[in-house]
Amino acid sequence: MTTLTPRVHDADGSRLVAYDLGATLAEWDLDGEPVLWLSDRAVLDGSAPLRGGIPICFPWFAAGPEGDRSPSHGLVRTATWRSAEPADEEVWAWEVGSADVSGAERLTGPFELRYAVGLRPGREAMGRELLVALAVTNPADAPLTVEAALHTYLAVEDVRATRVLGLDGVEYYDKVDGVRRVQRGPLTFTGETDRVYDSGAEAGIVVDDGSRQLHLRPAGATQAVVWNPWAERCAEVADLADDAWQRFVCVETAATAHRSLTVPPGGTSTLSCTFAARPRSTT
Ligand SMILES: O=P(O)(O)OC[C@H]1O[C@@H](O)[C@H](O)[C@@H](O)[C@@H]1O
Repeated sequence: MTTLTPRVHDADGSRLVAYDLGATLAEWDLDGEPVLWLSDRAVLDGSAPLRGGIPICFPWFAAGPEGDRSPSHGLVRTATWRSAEPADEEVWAWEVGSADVSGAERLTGPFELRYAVGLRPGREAMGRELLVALAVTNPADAPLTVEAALHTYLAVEDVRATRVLGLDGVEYYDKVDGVRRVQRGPLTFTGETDRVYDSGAEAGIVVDDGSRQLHLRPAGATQAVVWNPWAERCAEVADLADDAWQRFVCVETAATAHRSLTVPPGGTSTLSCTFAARPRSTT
């Protein structure tokens, strides 16, 4: 059995840990406190995607637009990405292409991905801001339509006391009961939550757990997905401890289903998100 080798970056109060498997940023701690959440049962031998951090879903989300694709969340989450030269404020960058992933071209057509993780000075933020960006290039002469998501696990003190702001008035598809609804006011958590909001949320999303506010600024997305499995589903997932659902919420920068990403021939589309932790008093 192999053990994945972590990449570690420690500077200015930020500690980042990443793996080449899926180009997954697994941890971001700020002054010793986790901002991204990583399961203490995460599988670190390459046999499964990492449960936590920011796994990348591509070229489909969940079981895909028709519900018939596997593995869940696409082919690159378990591919080993190549390390690439970081630019500017980037700490790490990786690349992977359809030619590296068996079966990908037949399903979607050719693609080239570049993913980068960076840190930059935060404005009103505590410590640095984190920036992640997935660039999807279409090398072919026909449009490329794909699903993509930055499946972000955020650490919260208790999901039952957590509010997600910034989605008020946005229509969403509730995957738990298959009904479309409109969000009214802040999103709170009282049971299994699995929602695909039809907004790229460019104005920003705030995740407030009562003791800290995380500010997310997505760009290039068409949707935001919010997921928490709650107790019963959590107990069914091997790489989640039974009570793990209390300590994270996934808020994902996404483009799926009828709001998939279409990249023009020869073009590049980028899905990105900036994360900042702020003291509660500043907002
Ligand atoms: O277990 P996985 O493949 O990582 O997926 C976890 C969850 O990911 C979310 O993004 C989906 O909306 C959920 O439906 C899914 O259960």
